[in-house]
This record gives sequence, structure tokens and C-alpha cells, in this order.
Amino acid sequence: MAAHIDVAAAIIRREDAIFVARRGPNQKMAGLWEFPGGKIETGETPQCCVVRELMEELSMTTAAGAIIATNTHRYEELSVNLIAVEVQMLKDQFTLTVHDRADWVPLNRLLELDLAPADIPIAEQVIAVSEQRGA
Ligand SMILES: Nc1nc2c([nH]c(=O)n2[C@H]2C[C@H](O)[C@@H](COP(=O)(O)OP(=O)(O)OP(=O)(O)O)O2)c(=O)[nH]1
Repeated sequence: MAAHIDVAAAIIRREDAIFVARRGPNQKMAGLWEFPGGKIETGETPQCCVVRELMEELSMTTAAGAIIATNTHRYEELSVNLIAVEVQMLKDQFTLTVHDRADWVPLNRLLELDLAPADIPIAEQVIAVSEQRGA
């Protein structure tokens, strides 16, 4: 049976744009765009995980809110349960360490990115939620 992991990913919104990062050359799935985050450790909430990972990988100071979307994707050898958490940046700064690019992408262009496969349904749910909220 394929290994299974729970991963928390940050949905950081600024006006009509979402923060995305591209997986760096030393990471699995290098070159694909993702919502930054990482594996949830035992006993950790998705919110604690995402705040910790954003600090570790991007030196970003954040606060996490509600879970906005989830998706389980089966890669060849790994099943990833991706939990997308709404996150606020508390300071407008970050530093790339594991990613090689980051960008703010308008919601209506999110699906044009070469996203990690698990992230496509998450992006669709984020777009749907924003449309329901009327913004
Ligand atoms: N962080 C993150 N990982 C994702 C996304 N989509 C997706 O399929 N993944 C996969 C890639 C990896 O197999 C796994 C999380 O890996 P990671 O490398 O970011 O997590 P981590 O920092 O805790 O891992 P590690 O380097 O310590 O091994 O989930 C996403 O949007 N964000």
C-alpha cells in the first residue's frame, strides 16, 4: 500500500491574488508551483504546521485561520492529503530557501500555472469559495 501523508498548505490572499511558490531544484516535483507548507507532524494541527513551515521555508511571519479546502491525491508511491489553510502574512516580507520563485497570481490565472497535481482541485475550490464570497 502506498505511504500516506497529511500536508498543510497556505492560502495567502492579497486583494485578488494568491501567493504561490515554485518547488526548487532540490525538492521532489521540482519546477511545479504549490501553495507553500509541508508535512503535518504527529499531534500538530494544520494551522500550527503551516505557520511553522512558512517560517522554516520562507522566513514568513504568519497567522493561520480556517481550513478552506482539502484534497487527497495519489501520486505513484505516495498518497497526499492536502489541507489548505487560510493564512495572513503579519509582515510583508519573505526569503526563498527551498523554492526558486514565488509570485502573487490573480485568482483567475491560478489554473494557468504548472501546479503540483494535488493542488489543482485545491485551486478550483479556492476560486469557488472566492466567487461565493463575491470577491
Ligand atoms: N508543501 C506542499 N507540498 C505539496 C503541495 N502539493 C503537493 O502535492 N505536495 C506534496 C509534495 C511532497 O510530497 C509533500 C510535502 O512535501 P514538503 O517537501 O513540502 O514537506 P516537508 O518540508 O515537510 O518535507 P521534507 O522536506 O521535510 O521531507 O506534499 C503543496 O501545495 N504544498
